This record gives sequence, structure tokens and C-alpha cells, in this order.
Amino acid sequence: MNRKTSENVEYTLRSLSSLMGERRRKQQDPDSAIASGEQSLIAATESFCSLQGSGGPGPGSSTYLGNSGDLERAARRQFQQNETPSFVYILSVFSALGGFLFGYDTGVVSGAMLLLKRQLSLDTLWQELLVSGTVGAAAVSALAGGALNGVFGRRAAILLASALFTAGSVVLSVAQNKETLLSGRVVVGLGIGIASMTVPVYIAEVSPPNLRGRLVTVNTLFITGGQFFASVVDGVFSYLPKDGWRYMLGLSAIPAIIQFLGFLFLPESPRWLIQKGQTQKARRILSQIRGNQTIDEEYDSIRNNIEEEEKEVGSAGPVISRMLTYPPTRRALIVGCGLQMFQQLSGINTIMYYSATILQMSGVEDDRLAIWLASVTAFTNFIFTLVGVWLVEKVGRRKLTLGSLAGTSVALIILALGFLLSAQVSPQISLKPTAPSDQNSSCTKYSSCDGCMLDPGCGFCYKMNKSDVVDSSCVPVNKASANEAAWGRCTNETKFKAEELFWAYNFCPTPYAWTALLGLILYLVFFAPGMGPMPWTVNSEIYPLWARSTGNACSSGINWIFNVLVSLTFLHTAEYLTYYGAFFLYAGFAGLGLIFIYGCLPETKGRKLEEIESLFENKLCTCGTLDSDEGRYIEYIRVKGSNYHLSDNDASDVE
Ligand SMILES: O[C@H]1[C@H](O)[C@@H](O)[C@H](O)[C@@H](O)[C@H]1O
Repeated sequence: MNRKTSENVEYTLRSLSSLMGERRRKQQDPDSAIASGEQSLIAATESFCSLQGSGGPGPGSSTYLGNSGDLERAARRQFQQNETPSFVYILSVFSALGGFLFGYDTGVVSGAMLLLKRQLSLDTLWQELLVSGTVGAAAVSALAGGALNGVFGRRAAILLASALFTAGSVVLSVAQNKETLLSGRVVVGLGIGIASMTVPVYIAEVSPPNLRGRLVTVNTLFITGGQFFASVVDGVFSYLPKDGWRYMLGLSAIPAIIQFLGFLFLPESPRWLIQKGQTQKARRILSQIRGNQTIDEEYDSIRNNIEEEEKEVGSAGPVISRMLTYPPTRRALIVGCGLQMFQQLSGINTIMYYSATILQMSGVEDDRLAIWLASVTAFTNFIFTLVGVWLVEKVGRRKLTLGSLAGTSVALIILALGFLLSAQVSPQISLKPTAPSDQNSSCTKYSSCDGCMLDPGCGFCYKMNKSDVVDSSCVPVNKASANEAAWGRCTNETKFKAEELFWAYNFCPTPYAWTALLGLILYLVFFAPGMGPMPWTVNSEIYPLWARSTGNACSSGINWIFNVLVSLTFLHTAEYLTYYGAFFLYAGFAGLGLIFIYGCLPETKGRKLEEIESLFENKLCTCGTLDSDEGRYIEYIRVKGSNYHLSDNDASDVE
């Protein structure tokens, strides 16, 4: 946003105070690492005193000379401790429980489905409804969450999300039929959508700039942590074939209740309060969150910004149309939505969903072992998100996202090559058994395992002679259990195993499985630190306050819409393009994403939320060239006469 000349006075004051502070720091305290704000506090006080000529102790007075060092030290100690108060961490962890629930509830369903489909005899349509019903509901509520956040505030939205999570989990754990299950999954989905768009915004708004990226990324750490925890719970309760799913789906009520109770006592975002004109309350909460640190500079900068924004953009008309007609927010919206779209188009959820099969291809035949190994995949995703938490404030958002997506693209190519090589050496089908008269025989038309595996209705029954596949056939899968065939030699698991027969559903025995496995591991190692968390982190930062809820609602909505699209189309894509074709396609999307991010994503590391809008003043796709600006840090703030004043109405304010 263009700062007007009326601010020159403020800016000059700021420069002056910084210069004085800098000189003083060099003279008195050359070694200590004092943040720039600290110097300006002291210097601003000096410059204010001398400018005012108030008769109080000034640079020329003996009292001043005698006590200035002590005063400075005392002021430093009292107001400028640079430690981050633990309250910020408490707020972040309680809000990130929303991320945990997002991860848990999207992750747990695959294990629950294995048990549910048998107990409630669910056909494919119902299985799909139960999985995508949640993601679809999340898309709707993420879009609607913008208005909710804007009108009722971040805290109310988080409370609502945790209430929905709790209600949904209770309904799921006591459900007696598939209709009730679907309604429970939809309620949980509504909670996920609201949490996914609100939590990053709330954390970004309460965090100090130097920690913001890290704390918002912790939310994604909680998402992947939730997914990992869900996979462990799936493993544990898979041993309870009757009611195991009730525990799997119901357990999320515990973190949801904890979050709800916590947020009854936790405060609203001070930025939202300032926007709503509740300035006294905002100031109180901001100083509570910042502990010993002085908040005047931050408070003023937020308030000035809101005033300026209102002047520049106006407040009439729906936020989304104002965002689209005002170039900086339009550009930010394109970047935010593009990031979320490319996150999903890189196929993360297909990879997570498909990991058990990739692992089976590499020789893990036991189903239960495959479930446990899938939790190793989820664990890898989680651990490498932790690497992202560590890197985000070191290398910045832009480099982290670019590096991550470049690695992800290479991993996708390796994965695709693994499937391609496997398809080329796919075992031939040597036996064509005749189907019993009342049974489906369409599977017997395939001539190699590859075609058979891509048909969701068929499986591959074979024997091994040393490392060669022999006596192989393609027969229909048993609809009640994918571990067995509907008819033929592989119908009874215990019996066919004793006869040294093998049953492969969804995969083919292949000597190149290691390539796919390598691709899978590399994918997670690269995706998790950058492309996983950064779309959420960047979106929480790039919109000005008036557009933040709406911007995040749109971009989260895009994330969920593409999530549904990619997951629902994966099997069909694989059928038409084969598996390697599907992964080459995702690699192509990742490549496009790389160009988009290289051209359009600016670095937001270390900047105040209020400054970030200025990064979108230039035409889109010039961000790469602006990268060199990283070190240039200009602060636009209004310096008040005293940083110590306690109320908005303090008569000593100089503006
Ligand atoms: O950032 C998250 C994370 O990467 C998850 O693992 C994935 O399942 C979500 O779709 C994504 O939004």
C-alpha cells in the first residue's frame, strides 16, 4: 500500500530514533544482541523529550546524564525482554488442536472403513460417500467460514469447530446404520473446514513476526501428527473386528473437548478486536499475549493500517468484490489459491491413500502389516513436517516451497518410472479358469497382471517358482473382503496360503517395486517440510486484515475442492492412464506449480502482517526478481511520543 506523505513526519521520527538508538547501542553495549525495537524505544523517548522541550529531564540536564544508563537498563528490563512469553505457545497449541482433529478425522477413515464395510455391508458408493462426504462438507464450511470469522471472530469460529468435532465424533461412535454414520461424517467435515481456515489465521494474528511462520507451521505439524496418530489407532483397533471402528471414529471427541474447554478461557485475536473497534479490550489482550514486551508500536501499526485500508479500499460492498477489484488483494488471492490448488494437484492425498498398496508391491503381502507400514508413511510425513517447522524461519517461505516442490516433482517422476517399469515386466496370465455359471467372468479377459490390477473388480491369483510368477489367473475379487477371490483357487485365505498360492489385489508382484518405494519415501521427505505446510502458512499472512477471513476461506475452500477432485478421480485416472500415467500427470502439475511459485510467491519471512500487503503492489509474477529485497526491511510505523502510555486517550500522544 502506498504510504502517504503525511507519514513522512512519523517516518523521520522513526529514522531519527533508530539512528540515535543505534549510536547509543554501539557506544554502550557493543556485544549484546538487542533487537532494533529496543533501541528505538530508548531513542524515541529521548527524541520525544528533547523535541517537546517539556522541561523534564532532557539530554542536557544533569539528572538525565546521571541516570540515563540506569533508566535505560531498567526500561530495557521492564519493557523490552525479547523472550517470547509462553502464553503465545499456549494459544498456538490449543488452536493447533484444530489441525490435529483435521488430520485425525481425515486419516482415520481408511482403517475404519475396512471394518465398517464388512459390518454394515457397505457397497462402493457408500464407502465413497463416507470418505468424500467429510471432505465435501469441509469445502463448504471452509468457504462459509470466512463470513463466520469476520462477523463473530476467530475465537467463536474455533469454539464452533470444536463443538462440531465433538458432536460428530459422538454421533459416529454410537451410529447404528450407514445414514447416521454419514450425518456424523458430514458434521465432522463441517468442523474440519472451519478449523482449517480459522486456526492458521488466529495463530498468525497472535504471533510475533519473528515466530509467526514457525507457529503457523506447527498447525500443519499437528495435522500430520493427527494423521499419524489415526494410523496407529487404526492399527490397534483393527484387532477388534466388531466394534473397533466405534473407537477409531469416536476417540477424536477427547481433543475436541479439550480444545472447546480451553477456548472458553482463551482470548479473541487482538487484530480482529481492533478492526471491530474494541480497542481497549484489544490493547489489554495484546499486552497479555506479549507479556513484558511493549505493545504500543505493534498496536499503533495495526490500528493505522486498518484506518489506511479503510481509506484506500473503502468498506462498502462484499469483501470478495473489494478484494477482486483492489490489485494487491487480487494478486494475493491468486497466489494463495494457486498454492492450495498445487498442493492438492501434487497428489499428496493419493500418495497417503495409496501408500499401503505401494508397500504391498514391494513385497509386503500381509494386510495388517501393510496397515502398520502405512503408519510408517504417516510418520515420515509428520517427522518431515517438523523439519519444515525448523526451516521456515531460517530459509524463508519462498525457498522452502520452491525446494520442496522441485524435490516432490522429481520424486513423482521416480514413482511413475517405478510403475512404468513394473508395468513393462508385468507377469503374464497363464490360466483362464471358467467361471461358475452364476458368477461374473469379466476378469478373465486380461492377458497380463497390469490390466487385471487396474480393474477394481479383479485380483491376481498366482504361484511363485523361485523368483518367477507361474500358474497365474485374473479372477473377480470377493466384494466382502479384498483379501480373497470371489471364486476359483484363491477364495479361502487360509486354504490358498497353505497351498502356496498368492493373491494380489490392487498391485502386481514386480522386481521394480523398490523404485516406487524410493519414489514414495522421497516424495514425503520433500513434500512434508514445504508444500505440506507452506500453503497454509503463506495464506495466513498475505491478506490485509479486512480481507484475511475471506481470503483464507477462498483458499481453504480451493484446497478442499481439489482434495475431493484428486481423490475421487484417482482410480479413474489410473484406469485410463494407468498408474504411471497418473503419477506422470501429478509430476506435470507439480512442474506447473513450480513455475507459478517461482514467478509469483514473494518472501514474507520476518515482515509484520501489516507490511505484507506492499509485497503485492507490483504486477504478479515479478516476485522472483523482488527476492533480492529480502534483506531490505522498512518499517512503516507511527511513532508516538511515549511508548509507555497506557491508554488510547493519553494526552501525551504525539502523532
Ligand atoms: O497440509 C496438509 C498435509 O500435507 C496433509 O498431509 C494433507 O493430507 C492435507 O491435504 C494437506 O492440506
